[in-house]
Amino acid sequence: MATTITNAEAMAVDLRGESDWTAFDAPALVGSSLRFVSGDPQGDRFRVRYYRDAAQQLKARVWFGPETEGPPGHAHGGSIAAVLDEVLGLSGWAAGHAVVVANLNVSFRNLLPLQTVVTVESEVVSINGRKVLVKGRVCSGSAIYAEAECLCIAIGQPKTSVAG
Ligand SMILES: CCCCC/C=C\C/C=C\C/C=C\C/C=C\CCCC(=O)SCCNC(=O)CCNC(=O)[C@H](O)C(C)(C)COP(=O)(O)OP(=O)(O)OC[C@H]1O[C@@H](n2cnc3c(N)ncnc32)[C@H](O)[C@@H]1OP(=O)(O)O
Repeated sequence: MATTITNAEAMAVDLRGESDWTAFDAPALVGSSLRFVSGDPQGDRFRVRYYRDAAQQLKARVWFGPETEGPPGHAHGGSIAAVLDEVLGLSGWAAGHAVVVANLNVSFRNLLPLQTVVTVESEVVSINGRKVLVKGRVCSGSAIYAEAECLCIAIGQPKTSVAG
């Protein structure tokens, strides 16, 4: 009897990072609550792997699966915003600040084709009291799909471990 294989299962998804990136264990730092975006590594929505780059900034490789569809064949803007919300908020945590995202400003630059692996870059650009400003973008090679500015607000003491 033939076995049914879904498109996403059949799809080889390469989430490997660059040679000078190191794997980043998000649940070890913030717990296992981040299921909405990164909780289903074999699913048909997002597949996410986190890294730190050589400058210790948080990076993610993200596959936008068929279940993220918005415009035909392309990712829903809300799915891109959800990824940026998680990655940029987590970037604040990875920098040692226990934050929530207060404001997220996203510019969608180009339609993102489904079943594409992209890089989400993040950079903590300023810290002013409880305000942690993080910038980021969703890109692949020279293609930029979205850019974002994220105001995070510290809600408590940073966790002692900023696990790598
Ligand atoms: C007790 C509940 C704890 C809940 C969380 C607990 C644990 C978290 C654990 C793990 C988290 C794990 C991972 C996190 C990483 C990624 C997760 C994804 C990111 C998210 O998915 S996270 C969910 C979405 N996120 C929210 O659900 C936020 C809802 N919201 C609030 O919880 C409040 O709104 C808060 C705390 C943001 C501020 O409230 P607040 O009362 O503490 O502080 P206040 O309002 O005084 O603001 C202080 C200064 O920030 C300025 N400011 C505030 N908001 C601004 C805005 N929007 N634009 C411009 N400036 C703003 C003010 O203008 C003032 O500035 P100034 O000091 O200069 O006057």
